[in-house]
Amino acid sequence: MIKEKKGAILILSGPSGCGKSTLLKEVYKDIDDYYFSISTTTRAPRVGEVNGIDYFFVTKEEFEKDIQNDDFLEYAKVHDNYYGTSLKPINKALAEGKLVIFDIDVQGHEIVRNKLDSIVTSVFITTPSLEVLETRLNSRNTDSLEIIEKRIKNAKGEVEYFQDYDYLIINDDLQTAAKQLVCIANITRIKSTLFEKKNIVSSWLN
Ligand SMILES: Nc1nc2c(ncn2[C@@H]2O[C@H](COP(=O)(O)OP(=O)(O)O)[C@@H](O)[C@H]2O)c(=O)[nH]1
Ligand SMILES: Nc1ncnc2c1ncn2[C@@H]1O[C@H](COP(=O)(O)OP(=O)(O)O)[C@@H](O)[C@H]1O
Repeated sequence: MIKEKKGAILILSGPSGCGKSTLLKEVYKDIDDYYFSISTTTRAPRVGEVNGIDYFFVTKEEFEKDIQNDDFLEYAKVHDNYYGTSLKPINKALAEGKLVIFDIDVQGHEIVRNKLDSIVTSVFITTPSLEVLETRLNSRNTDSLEIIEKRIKNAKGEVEYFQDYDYLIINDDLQTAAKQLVCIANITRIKSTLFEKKNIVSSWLN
């Protein structure tokens, strides 16, 4: 039998409040054999967030020690806090042939793209307008006005990078956006075995 599962990476980026977490929750049931990369961050947990599920919440000193130890595949400062992806669990999931899903910012995308280009597929997610983004951040009710303002201020700078991504989803109607994300995840999977399949078919010609 041809092996249909090979480790691959799917990166989601987009301004805070565009709906990345909501979309992911919506599509997990439709994605086979995935591993969601849990990031490490120095930002404070929100009400309801659980250490080790939403993020690994650490102090700035702990994060900087991990940087010194070369523990991160990538890390960046986003909205004044550190966020990073630990390398070990990613390597394990890739070796197990999983689809590894990242929710990381545009800086992290650039780093992972440069390091692992051949197995990366990326999708930029945004809202139809900045006004919609602002409404979503306010209605999420998880952050102070000051924190929301910072996220809105940074949104345009993040959207500037949308051309660097393989796909673009405008998360207007949630179900439409979710269907598109499932399609992209499936294509990422199929693409990951293309090299091996080409070798099999090429051997016909030997
Ligand atoms: N570079 C990088 N960015 C991350 C990582 N984890 C989360 N982010 C990004 O950090 C930003 C802020 O995330 P968060 O504090 O959860 O706020 P939210 O986007 O408003 O829900 C988002 O753009 C995430 O995509 C990571 O490990 N590395
Ligand atoms: N398509 C959508 N239509 C309306 N509201 C949405 C949609 N997608 C997400 N939201 C809402 O927008 C807010 C921000 O979504 P969230 O998933 O936390 O964004 P992100 O993870 O990108 O920061 C949440 O309150 C969420 O319920």
